[in-house]
Amino acid sequence: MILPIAIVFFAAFFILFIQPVLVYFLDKKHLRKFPAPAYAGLSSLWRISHNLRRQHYQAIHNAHQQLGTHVRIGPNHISVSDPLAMNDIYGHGANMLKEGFYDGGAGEFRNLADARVKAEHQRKRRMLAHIFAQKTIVSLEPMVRGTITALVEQVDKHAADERPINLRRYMNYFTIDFFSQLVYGESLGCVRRGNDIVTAETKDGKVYQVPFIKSLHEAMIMNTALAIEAPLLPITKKLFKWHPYARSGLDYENVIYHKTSKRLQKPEAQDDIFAKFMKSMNSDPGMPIGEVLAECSVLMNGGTDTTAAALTNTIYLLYKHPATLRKLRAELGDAIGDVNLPSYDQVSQLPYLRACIEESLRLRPASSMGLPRIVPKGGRVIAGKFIEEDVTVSVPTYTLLRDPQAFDEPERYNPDRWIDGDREKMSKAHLPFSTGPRACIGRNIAYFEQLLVIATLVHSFDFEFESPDFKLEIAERFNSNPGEMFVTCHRRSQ
Ligand code: HEM
Repeated sequence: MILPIAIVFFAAFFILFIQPVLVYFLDKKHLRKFPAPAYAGLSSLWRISHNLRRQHYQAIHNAHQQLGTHVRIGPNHISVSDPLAMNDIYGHGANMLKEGFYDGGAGEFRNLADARVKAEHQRKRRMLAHIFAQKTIVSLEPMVRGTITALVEQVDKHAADERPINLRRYMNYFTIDFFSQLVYGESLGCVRRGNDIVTAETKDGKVYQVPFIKSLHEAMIMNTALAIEAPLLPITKKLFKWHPYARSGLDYENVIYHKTSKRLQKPEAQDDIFAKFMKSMNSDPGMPIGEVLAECSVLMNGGTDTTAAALTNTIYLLYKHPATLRKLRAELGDAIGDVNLPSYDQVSQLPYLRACIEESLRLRPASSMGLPRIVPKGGRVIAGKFIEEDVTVSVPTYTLLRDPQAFDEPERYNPDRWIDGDREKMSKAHLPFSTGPRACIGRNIAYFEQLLVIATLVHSFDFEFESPDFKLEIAERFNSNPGEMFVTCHRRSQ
């Protein structure tokens, strides 16, 4: 008994302490020439510890501010904070594949976001691309308006009862309801109930209730923290199976399983994304049910968490800046008059509304983390510096969106920069949805939701924070999630 324990201890000691030192000093990939904060060049624990504190983006940002554009943030990872690197790493011709990091949340079947093999990704992207094309999205207007109506009713109720409303939660309830309708043809009803408690179901038929947001967030912490040290995932995933956050991951998957099983019992034609999956399941070769579950899972995750953050951030910044709010209200007043629920046609071309949304995506990006890719054979020059093959590289989104060469006074909230600034210069760095073949597929839908929800709330309601010095937290898991945001609300007299 003592011998196996000793072997496990020695193996762990070697992996954690001896091997990183050997790799560091042998420096086969010539990475020691890149500056690194603290012990980041020796061990992934530097990034993991910042990730567990939910402030990974800030640590990377500070490192770039102190050390320059090319920074070693892990034993095999160079972060490059330069707009040129976006094309070098993520552009169509770059041919850099997603790194092992994306195995963190992957199950037996890959989804669109965690597929790492190019051909597999292209097949999936082709299947889903037309669903998220602008033309299709405009047809979703009745669905989104129904959910906005429910949201407005809730804000009115809170106003009538003089009860503060946690807008961060309601923005998330909104995106969950909208996306469950979009994917499964049926809302999860979170906005109307005022909570995110939904039904989950295990594969052996046990049905139970779970909080959607907590399950997803805890799963994201676990997956991201372990994925940072990707080569160890086959071991760490097993080691941490007992952890409550791993259980939360199962809860989230069981929510998807329940919705999927219910939807499969209604094979009659419905106008939802699932109908497209059913068609693929019935074709030859049929799409396996495991893959359907994986795609539903990523859509309910990517489609809800990021947009909820973007909506919350935009409202926060607007109500923190009364002059900007007044200017936006003037634009909305001219465009929609005394209409309570504007149409997409009325708001889609409003320049100041769009400017406020862009500025919020820039200053408080929902996705802040550098998205890791592998340098292909032969190595590559990235933003002017040669990096060897098989090194992981990324562009830190949070830092890129504050690039002082692209944005004047980058820390300042200034939507006007999108009206009278140098848009061409800014667009090279303003990439909150990434770029190239793996850029966000849901970008159009995210703008569509934001234009309608922000216009409606700003036009109809006054919100007041708990205190004038209220600051909205950012907690980065994989996405950067805003903290709770309680406000008192009143109908505006227009
Ligand atoms: C403000 C809202 C959003 C932001 C800031 C955002 C950001 C991003 C970013 C940065 C990526 C690249 C991820 C990577 O390379 O690992 C991405 C990919 C993706 N996003 Fe979004 N996203 C948003 C909304 C949405 C929505 C509404 C959906 C729903 C369909 C969605 C689904 C996806 C999917 C499936 C991918 C993977 C695409 C691929 O690899 O081909 N996102 N998103």
